[in-house]
Amino acid sequence: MYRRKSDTFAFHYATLVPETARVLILYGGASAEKTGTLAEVRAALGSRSVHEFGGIEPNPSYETLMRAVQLVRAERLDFLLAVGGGSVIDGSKFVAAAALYDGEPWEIAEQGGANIRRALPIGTVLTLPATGSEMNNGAVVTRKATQAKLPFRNPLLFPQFSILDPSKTFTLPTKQVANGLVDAYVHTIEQYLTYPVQALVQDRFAEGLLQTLIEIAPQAVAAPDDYTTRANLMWTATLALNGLIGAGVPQDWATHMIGHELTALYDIDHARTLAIVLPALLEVQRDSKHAKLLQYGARVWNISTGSEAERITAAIASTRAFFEGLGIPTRLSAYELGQDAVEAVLRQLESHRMTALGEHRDIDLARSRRILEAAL
Ligand SMILES: NC(=O)c1ccc[n+]([C@@H]2O[C@H](COP(=O)([O-])OP(=O)(O)OC[C@H]3O[C@@H](n4cnc5c(N)ncnc54)[C@H](O)[C@@H]3O)[C@@H](O)[C@H]2O)c1
Repeated sequence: MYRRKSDTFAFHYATLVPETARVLILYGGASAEKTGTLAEVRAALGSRSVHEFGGIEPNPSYETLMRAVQLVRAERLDFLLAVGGGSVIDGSKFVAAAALYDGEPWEIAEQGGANIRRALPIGTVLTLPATGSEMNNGAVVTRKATQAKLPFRNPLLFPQFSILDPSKTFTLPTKQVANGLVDAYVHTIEQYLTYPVQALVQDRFAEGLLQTLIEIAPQAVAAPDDYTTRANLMWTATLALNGLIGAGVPQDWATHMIGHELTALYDIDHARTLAIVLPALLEVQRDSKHAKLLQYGARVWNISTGSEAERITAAIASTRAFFEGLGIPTRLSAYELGQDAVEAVLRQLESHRMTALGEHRDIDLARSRRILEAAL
């Protein structure tokens, strides 16, 4: 795993993409070109027929992705190679399904991916450790016209392969590294911090991922070219959302659903919305998450003194302090958002039928209101 970059990667590309493939390379902004990653990918694809589609924005939009769908259809392309972070990989998953979909492709997002019958194969070259999209079958797309950010998933959307080269992360701005740490942390929490079901291994794996993120965070942010730290970050982020820790256990995901509305309405980075919502959600849900909050406090933060209520309060405070210590604010007010934003998010949640969220489906609009108001 910690082997340094070598021509092993070129060898992988050459064998993983079929010789006869008609390939579309999808990427985001200028960084993939500037860092030389695109040049490497082009070289590795050799004499294959290759087209390119750049400009996939953070929080990829339906409007942009439909232009890629047109290109795929017009040129009869049959293999998608995503080069980038979660946005490019998610966007490529949408294109993979939309290109072969009979009907209006936005229905894919509206129906959460249940209506996907066919999809083009995807490979990925990951440049940003955060989302786990490189090893899962989910994606999130935004329709700018209606400010709707919706998730979808389908087994046909698992990448065929993903190249994880930690040195590709050396060029990331500090802010994106901090975002990645928080994103992976909250993915783990969504699948762990619910209620006990005697899933001993999933719990220990999840606690190991959380402890690793806490341990490596300072160095991951301070030392961009520390290969070992970036390798650990990349692997942790992948394992946080590849199905391993979530197998057979209750899952929450309310923080994500509320966070998606904040991104769609106010263009706040995905991970930053999670840092706003999670501490407030844990406070509002502290009774139903009581046992797991105590376990989380004890095992992840070594909190062992005080009453149960005090230990839970300390566990939530430690979580908030971890995010704030990474330079990521945990309150809506840090983005100059107030009660108007609470009302706007609630309206969007209602229109997207997000009215029974959480592991107990007990986060209705009234409870989402309490969470958002606790995050002001
Ligand atoms: N599919 C999933 O399971 C899943 C899970 C969580 C989040 N998401 C979604 O993923 C998206 C966020 O993805 P992300 O956090 O990976 O960020 P991102 O892909 O949006 O990228 C953020 C920024 O970093 C830049 N960048 C990427 N790699 C770089 C590099 N090596 N050097 C310099 N700059 C680089 C990009 O150009 C972009 O401007 C959101 O839409 C979110 O909802 C998906």
